Amino acid sequence: MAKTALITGITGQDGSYLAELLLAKGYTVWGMIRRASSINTGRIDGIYRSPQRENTHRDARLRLVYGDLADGSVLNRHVKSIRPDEVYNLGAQTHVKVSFELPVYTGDVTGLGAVRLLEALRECGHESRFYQASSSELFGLASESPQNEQTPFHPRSPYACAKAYAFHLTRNYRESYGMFAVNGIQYNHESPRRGEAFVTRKITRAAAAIALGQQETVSLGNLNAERDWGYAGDYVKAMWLMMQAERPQDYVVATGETHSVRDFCCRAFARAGVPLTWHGEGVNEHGVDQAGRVRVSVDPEFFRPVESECLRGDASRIRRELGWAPEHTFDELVGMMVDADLAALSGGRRGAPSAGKRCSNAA
Ligand SMILES: C[C@H]1O[C@H](OP(=O)(O)OP(=O)(O)OC[C@H]2O[C@@H](n3cnc4c(=O)[nH]c(N)nc43)[C@H](O)[C@@H]2O)[C@@H](O)[C@@H](O)C1=O
Repeated sequence: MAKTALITGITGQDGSYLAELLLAKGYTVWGMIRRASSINTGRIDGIYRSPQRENTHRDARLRLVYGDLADGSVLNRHVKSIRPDEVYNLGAQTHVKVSFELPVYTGDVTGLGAVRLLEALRECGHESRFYQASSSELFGLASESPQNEQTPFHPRSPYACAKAYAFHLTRNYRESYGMFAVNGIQYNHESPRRGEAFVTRKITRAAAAIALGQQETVSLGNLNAERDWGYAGDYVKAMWLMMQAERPQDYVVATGETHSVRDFCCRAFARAGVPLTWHGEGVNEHGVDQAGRVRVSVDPEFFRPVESECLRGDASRIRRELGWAPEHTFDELVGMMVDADLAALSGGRRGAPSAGKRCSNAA
């Protein structure tokens, strides 16, 4: 029998890749979307025809319903009527820096939202499996590197604190009520569908726009921060595998490789055909192109009150037990993001320059 899945956050990067994966596997997919004054289904338009856009292709097995993780009554209603076999809770206020400005809202949606959904499932009584999108941000000021499933949490932001609450409640529902409820502790995962407020997409978009003469420079925050960046399309496969496992378990999902924001810039700009040289230090640091024009500058506005400086995951448990491994390298990830932005900004008229130019450092 074909399975039914419910995805919160289906209009986000991960939601769109996961919906495609589940549809390809024969699932019926229900996606919960929030009501907004403008249409926000851009990432799933290829598989869903919104009522306002009659001419696009529609997969009849993908259905959208309005809902909000802040509203428990609507979650109860959807769970009762859909009776999903699998629930993927990807919805959240996901921006770490924004969470310092919206700590209560972030706690409500990102933390309590998960519990509202778990409660809806418990009350419904239907045996659904539950996936919680946990985050490497839980480790924050990590006591060891790389981090694994045993590494203690030290969350460094309201976002991470809310995710910690959701993590523990997911585990608690598993232990208290015997639910199949699992946490995927996912490290940063990116793609051409990543929102432009996240650093990777901000950089690739800017590199493409600068290469095409549409933008002069880009301002960034902490260039020294290091992240374990993978490809989102690989990470939704890990979500699905976790939900098919014999017993419910929490897993770290990561590449095991870190790069600094500065390194990401170097590779992205080189890929776009604008190799950078670095000058200065701290907020005076800047990257210049071959003609000496400043292309990357540092602006204190983009720093966070505290930072998770270096996060690197050890995904050996999921590799060993579920056979998951990332299928795309860091260079492939940067390449696909820059190429997609070059194509989008040039209306698809421009081929991507070859990768591999080295970045020089003149501090
Ligand atoms: C796993 C985790 O992954 C994501 O959280 P994030 O790591 O905060 O992602 P980001 O792309 O906003 O920042 C990455 C790093 O880059 C630094 N950085 C420098 N300059 C800028 C800058 O200009 N903008 C931004 N956004 N970051 C900057 C920034 O300080 C940080 O150190 C979310 O999906 C989250 O939901 C999640 O769970």
